Amino acid sequence: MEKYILTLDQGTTSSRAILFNHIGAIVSLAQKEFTQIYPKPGWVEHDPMEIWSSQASVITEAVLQKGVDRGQLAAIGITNQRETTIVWDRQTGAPVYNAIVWQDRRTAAVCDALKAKGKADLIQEKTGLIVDAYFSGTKIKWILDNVAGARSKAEKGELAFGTVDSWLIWNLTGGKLHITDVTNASRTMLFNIHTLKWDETLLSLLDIPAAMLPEVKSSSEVYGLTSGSLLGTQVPIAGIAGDQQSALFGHMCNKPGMVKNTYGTGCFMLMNIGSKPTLSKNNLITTIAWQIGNEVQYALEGSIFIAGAVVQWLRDELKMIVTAAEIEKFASAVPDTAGVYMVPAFAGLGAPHWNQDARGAIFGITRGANKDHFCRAALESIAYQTMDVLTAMQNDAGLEIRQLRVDGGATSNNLLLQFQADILKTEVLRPNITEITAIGAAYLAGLAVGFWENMEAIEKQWQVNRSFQPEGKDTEEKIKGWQRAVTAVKAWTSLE
Ligand SMILES: Nc1ncnc2c1ncn2[C@@H]1O[C@H](COP(=O)(O)OP(=O)(O)O)[C@@H](O)[C@H]1O
Ligand SMILES: O=P(O)(O)OC[C@H](O)CO
Repeated sequence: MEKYILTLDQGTTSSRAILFNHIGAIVSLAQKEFTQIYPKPGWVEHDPMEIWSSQASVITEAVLQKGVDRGQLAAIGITNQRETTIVWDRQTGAPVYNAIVWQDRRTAAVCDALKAKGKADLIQEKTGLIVDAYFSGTKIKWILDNVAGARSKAEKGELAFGTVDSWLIWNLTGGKLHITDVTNASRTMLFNIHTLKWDETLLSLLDIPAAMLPEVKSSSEVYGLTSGSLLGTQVPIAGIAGDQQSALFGHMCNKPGMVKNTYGTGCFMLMNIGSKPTLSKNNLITTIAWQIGNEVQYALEGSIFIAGAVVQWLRDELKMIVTAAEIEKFASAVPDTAGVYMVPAFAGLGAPHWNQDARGAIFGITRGANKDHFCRAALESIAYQTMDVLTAMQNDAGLEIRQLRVDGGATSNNLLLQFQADILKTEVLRPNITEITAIGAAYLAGLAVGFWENMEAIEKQWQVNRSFQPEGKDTEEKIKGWQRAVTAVKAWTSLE
């Protein structure tokens, strides 16, 4: 009987379950969207029970309803939206508050206060991160400060904190395992990326009791077995990685200098920097790429908060398009944006600008500007933001990046990828594997249980689907226009 690895890919907007076979092909896939909750401007929440129920239902669909025998499951790999913060009661398993999502800005003032106290350097030295509401630490603090009784329960060890991986594993194992892996821990602003331990100084700075934290594991090992209640059998859980690190692994960017960019809701560019956690001098973050055995690999990361989400905004809020894919047709109907620039800073600006208070803007509108120009400007904004991050990364690494491996929902858009290659003057490679994030976690799990023998056995599976080469266009003036637009957004934010 052929064996498979099951990946659970719990993303910001949907939960997926995917079965991969030995040659890395998808045997079965199920996906379910779930509710986005926006209680106030700048706040984004998920219902943790819906995260779990949507994940459980796609597991059932991908395995049982597609006629796969449970005995064919060699292992489970988990990959997840990162930073999103869940606190639950250890006794009842009930969350004490909704999940506070990575995009949520409610703790911006706490971050400003940390910076005003001069803590930014200390935090960056220990965690590799730039102080921002993006990361979990201040979100945990918010729950402890705002949910009645939460702090005293947490101090007594009655509450558990976890990122989404921990929450899924807690539920998959019937509350037996409270764990996370180093990649997810490195997104909390509480984890020391040098010692690979929770950092007591940071815990006391944010007033977070250590008793609520999960045990931190490597990204590839057998952590334990599922309880059997969902699948009717016990399956080893053997791989965990935050979704962007999982994508870096899935792209097989396993040598220093290799870079990937994932174009989903946001854009996340990661460069493998090897075994030393070098800090960025250009406003990027240093994060753990993965740990296999005792070997830890690090990455530089630039996170862009709004990428494919700007396409969703044109579809859902402005009603300019009916489907996300349709944007390409309108954007291709014009040769350029006719001077229109869109800066989709809906949730502030992430790397390399890190402006928590920035908000979106559209510039350069003339009487002739139409939907086609708006569509094109939206797509170009994704590429320009990526360019800003890549430039910072090149400056940090002191090298020219010659190849960008890409994945994510928006990479089906050829116009976007061609424009990206043109403004970066860099080759952009789209692989044949469409579910790169999920396959990264499958590889991590499969390596742990011997489903794949070693890296060499999986390296060959990454093949190019299409290569986008720079067409030698002069893009200097266009880029200057983008830079003016970003400068204007920042200026608007700072004006009284
Ligand atoms: N053809 C397309 N052109 C541009 N953007 C697209 C296209 N298809 C999907 N998207 C965008 O890609 C995103 C979904 O990608 P996905 O990788 O599934 O994201 P996530 O994992 O963040 O939920 C959405 O924001 C959507 O607007
Ligand atoms: O769920 P995604 O793919 O949008 O990824 C979210 C990131 O992990 C946030 O850091």
